[in-house]
Amino acid sequence: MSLPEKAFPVSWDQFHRDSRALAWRLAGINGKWRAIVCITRGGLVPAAIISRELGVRLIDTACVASYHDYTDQGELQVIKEISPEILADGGEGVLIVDDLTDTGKTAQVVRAMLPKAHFATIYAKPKGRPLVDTFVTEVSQDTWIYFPWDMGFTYQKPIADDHRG
Ligand SMILES: O=P(O)(O)OC[C@H]1O[C@H](OP(=O)(O)OP(=O)(O)O)[C@H](O)[C@@H]1O
Ligand code: HPA
Ligand SMILES: [Mg+2]
Repeated sequence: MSLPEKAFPVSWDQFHRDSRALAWRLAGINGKWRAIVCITRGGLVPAAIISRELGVRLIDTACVASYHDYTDQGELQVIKEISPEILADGGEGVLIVDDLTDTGKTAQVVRAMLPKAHFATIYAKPKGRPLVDTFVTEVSQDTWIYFPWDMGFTYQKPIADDHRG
């Protein structure tokens, strides 16, 4: 896969606000989530914010990896399974949290583990959207979302530099 055309950079501040916006929506759906399952590693950050907002203290991880080389998605590997206590009744009352859904492959695999759980992400692209129950912002499929934990400060060329004859 080549680099997507459009860039959507997200600051820590924006990510915190968007995670809180997701927490508001989730609080309206269920006042008492039984547990949160976060999909590592990207789900760790929103799960920390959402668990704080919703007062959920039972938190587990589903450890999967798919993008091995920046934007190239390889075979999806499950590195660590969800604990039996959470899997017990198909995940009734359980909230699954990830930072985004892109092709929906990760969501499909984790949903199959917890068919009754509620799947929430901060961002969603059109292909993954049908697999997510609640999200905050949709971006187009040809957009790459740049998360603050992957970024550093770099020099930016003035816009006019690319528009001179
Ligand atoms: O909808 P999909 O096409 O499956 O892509 C979405 C997944 O890809 C990224 O995780 P990644 O596997 O890169 O691992 P990371 O969270 O450890 O960065 C992201 O955090 C989602 O979990
Ligand atoms: O747009 C994205 N940004 C960061 N990580 C990702 N993993 C899949 N899609 C993306
Ligand atoms: Mg991930």
